[in-house]
Amino acid sequence: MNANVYAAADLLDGDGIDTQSIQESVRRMLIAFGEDPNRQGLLRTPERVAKMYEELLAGYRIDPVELINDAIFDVNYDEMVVVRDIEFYSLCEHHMLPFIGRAHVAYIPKGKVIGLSKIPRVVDMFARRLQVQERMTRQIADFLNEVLHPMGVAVVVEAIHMCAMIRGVKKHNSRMTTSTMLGAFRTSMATRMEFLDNISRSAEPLHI
Ligand SMILES: Nc1nc2c(ncn2[C@@H]2O[C@H](COP(=O)(O)OP(=O)(O)OP(=O)(O)O)[C@@H](O)[C@H]2O)c(=O)[nH]1
Ligand SMILES: [Zn+2]
Repeated sequence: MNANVYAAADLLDGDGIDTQSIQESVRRMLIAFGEDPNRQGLLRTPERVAKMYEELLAGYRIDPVELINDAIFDVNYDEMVVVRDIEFYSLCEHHMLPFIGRAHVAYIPKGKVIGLSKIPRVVDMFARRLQVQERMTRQIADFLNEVLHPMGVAVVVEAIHMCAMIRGVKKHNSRMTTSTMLGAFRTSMATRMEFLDNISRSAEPLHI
């Protein structure tokens, strides 16, 4: 793993999550719920949950060099590139419940562009961790900034949080929007407005 090549990838050490400990913990949780962990439907639940977290938290240990796979091209293009409506699924670090939504990403190249499919892959790398939406937004922007050294990067994330929908305040329609603006998107109001105008024409309202 080239963990240190891109500091903004903020990877965790080690080969992966400890699935054995997760299985033991889930079994203990089932007992704590008052359930019988040996009944048929629950027998393999600890194993399923451990596998699920392995998938949902895979973003901590993705090799960013492999992710980009050399798909950075020297291109003489200095207008805004916008990739919008990138769906993502993450877990809030406070409750470990999903927050889901979409990210809109833009950058203005300075001699280098990145393969289109790599931007959703970068979003997934940061979504598949225990997160807060603000940090995830910032990490996507910082990472692209570090990889591309562009004129600017902008990221807007809109999401609905299960922890605010199915428990606690139980607000089903409220959604959260976060943004990070770097370089030209921060310094130039016109650039920022061009991006915000572009994403305001997004296809569908966010819903489940
Ligand atoms: N800023 C931010 N807050 C989040 C995010 N995900 C969850 N939260 C909030 O984290 C907070 C944790 O607050 P606590 O009071 O410690 O936890 P709680 O008792 O479960 O809070 P309630 O949800 O209000 O019942 C809650 O207000 C959540 O809505 C996120 O991505 N960003
Ligand atoms: Zn939460």
